[in-house]
Amino acid sequence: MFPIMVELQNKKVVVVGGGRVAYHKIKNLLRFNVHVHVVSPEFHNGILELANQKKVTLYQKEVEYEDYQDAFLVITVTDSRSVNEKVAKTANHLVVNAENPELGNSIVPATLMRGKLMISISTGGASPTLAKQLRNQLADQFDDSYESYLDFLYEVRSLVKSKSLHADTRKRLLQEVVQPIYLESFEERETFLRKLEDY
Ligand SMILES: C[C@@]1(CC(=O)O)C2=NC(=C\c3[nH]c(c(CCC(=O)O)c3CC(=O)O)Cc3[nH]c(c(CC(=O)O)c3CCC(=O)O)/C=C3\N/C(=C\2)[C@@H](CCC(=O)O)[C@]3(C)CC(=O)O)/[C@H]1CCC(=O)O
Ligand SMILES: NC(=O)c1ccc[n+]([C@@H]2O[C@H](COP(=O)([O-])OP(=O)(O)OC[C@H]3O[C@@H](n4cnc5c(N)ncnc54)[C@H](O)[C@@H]3O)[C@@H](O)[C@H]2O)c1
Repeated sequence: MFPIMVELQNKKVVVVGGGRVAYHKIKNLLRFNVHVHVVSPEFHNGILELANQKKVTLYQKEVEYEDYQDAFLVITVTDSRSVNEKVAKTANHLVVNAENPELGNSIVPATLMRGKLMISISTGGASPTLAKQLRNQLADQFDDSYESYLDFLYEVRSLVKSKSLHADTRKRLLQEVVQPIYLESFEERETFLRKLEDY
């Protein structure tokens, strides 16, 4: 599978099934400000609560092709293997089959977010538990300080791109800012930004 980060805002995302696992997948999608359409005869209480908060739209029914034919992403997570398989086989774009990854074309990795830094881990469905364990191990190494550090890196990159610098200078500056000192020290970041303004 080819790894890629996909923007889902303003895309139609449909979750088929409204149980415990659907609730977990929906909460993950909501972290990325995605509005989710959920199709299911019954809903987990957490999903009903999200609907009250207008974060998801519910369709209380058994799924039909029309519910997901124009969806950019479908996650099929019912407790019926045949329903999941039918949805996975007929979906037109991205589809996650939460029961059998081989029948979908996408999987949801375990993800660590530190602002603009995102580390996603997949085991290709071999062990979601290992993916989760590795993510939790990395959480200590990549602590909260990465959030402001990534904002700094973004600012540096934007400034460097806005100036007409020689390719070598540009490369040298972009390499310098990934030295550990800039992760550790706000003062060094400020000094670097001031220096950059003189270029
Ligand atoms: C990473 C994570 C992301 C997320 O969901 O956010 C994720 N599953 C997570 C947890 C988890 N899932 C399961 C358990 C119980 C232990 C176990 O069974 O191992 C635990 C552990 C727990 O909950 O602690 C059960 C399970 N999962 C799948 C099947 C079907 C099958 O085996 O094929 C079954 C058996 C169902 C059954 O038999 O009842 C399938 C998939 N699960 C995936 C993702 C995709 C592959 C990811 C990869 O390996 O690359 C894939 C293929 C499809 C998809 O859903 O995208 C999230 C943890 C991260 C987090 O917490 O952040
Ligand atoms: N990928 C993962 O991370 C993961 C983890 C655990 C389990 N699973 C799999 O996820 C599936 C669901 O597990 P669960 O614990 O949420 O089950 P659940 O029983 O809590 O929920 C199943 C939901 O499917 C709905 N449903 C049934 N028939 C439907 C239909 N025709 N159309 C639309 N919705 C329908 C039900 O109303 C219910 O809301 C299981 O197949 C399980 O093997 C996946």
